[in-house]
Amino acid sequence: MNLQELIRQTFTETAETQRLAAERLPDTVAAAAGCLLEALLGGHKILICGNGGSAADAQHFASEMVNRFEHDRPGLPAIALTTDTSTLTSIANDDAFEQIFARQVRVLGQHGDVLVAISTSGRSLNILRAIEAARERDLRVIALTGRDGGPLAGQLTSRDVEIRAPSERTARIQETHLVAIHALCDLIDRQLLGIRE
Ligand SMILES: O=C(CO)[C@@H](O)[C@H](O)[C@H](O)[C@H](O)COP(=O)(O)O
Ligand SMILES: [Zn+2]
Repeated sequence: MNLQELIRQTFTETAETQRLAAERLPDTVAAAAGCLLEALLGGHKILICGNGGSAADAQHFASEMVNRFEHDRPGLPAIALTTDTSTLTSIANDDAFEQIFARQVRVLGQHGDVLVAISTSGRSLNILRAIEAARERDLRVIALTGRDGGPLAGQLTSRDVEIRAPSERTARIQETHLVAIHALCDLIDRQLLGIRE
């Protein structure tokens, strides 16, 4: 396959994944927005975690909450658990890498908060441990997953929401997660600012 054809295929595959997501995900994304709004309006906060590209997504989402998405509005409390290298390295060094998010959830998480857990495979141990910690602290979980949801999907209860990207490929799943995050930001802005159109 020539270079141009390979690139065309990447764009086409992305478009097809997004088309499937548009068909399958509106209900769960709306449920996740409702869960986030309920927490935020109740004075609670959002904790977000993920590895690699999903760590970048966690930070991207937190910045759009704390600062802004498309409209000026009061900042919303959200913390990406991926950013404090002193905390992350000391937990990994003194305890275990799989505890890097769980410990932060146990310390920072309070009843009523929401954990947004992002994993394309649903298999990353530090994400699975973070969800266990969320359970202990009585946080609801919004999981952004892909493939078959992995063991992560089995950890969720009826109070949680899973947004599962309809793809087997990490890159396509991550792209879908970013669209879902932007849809959540849009829904939150509209609800808080009373935007109807
Ligand atoms: O961004 C990418 C691939 O697109 C990678 O950095 C990827 O995020 C990393 O391999 C992660 O460790 C994968 O973790 P997960 O999504 O399976 O939980
Ligand atoms: Zn964005």
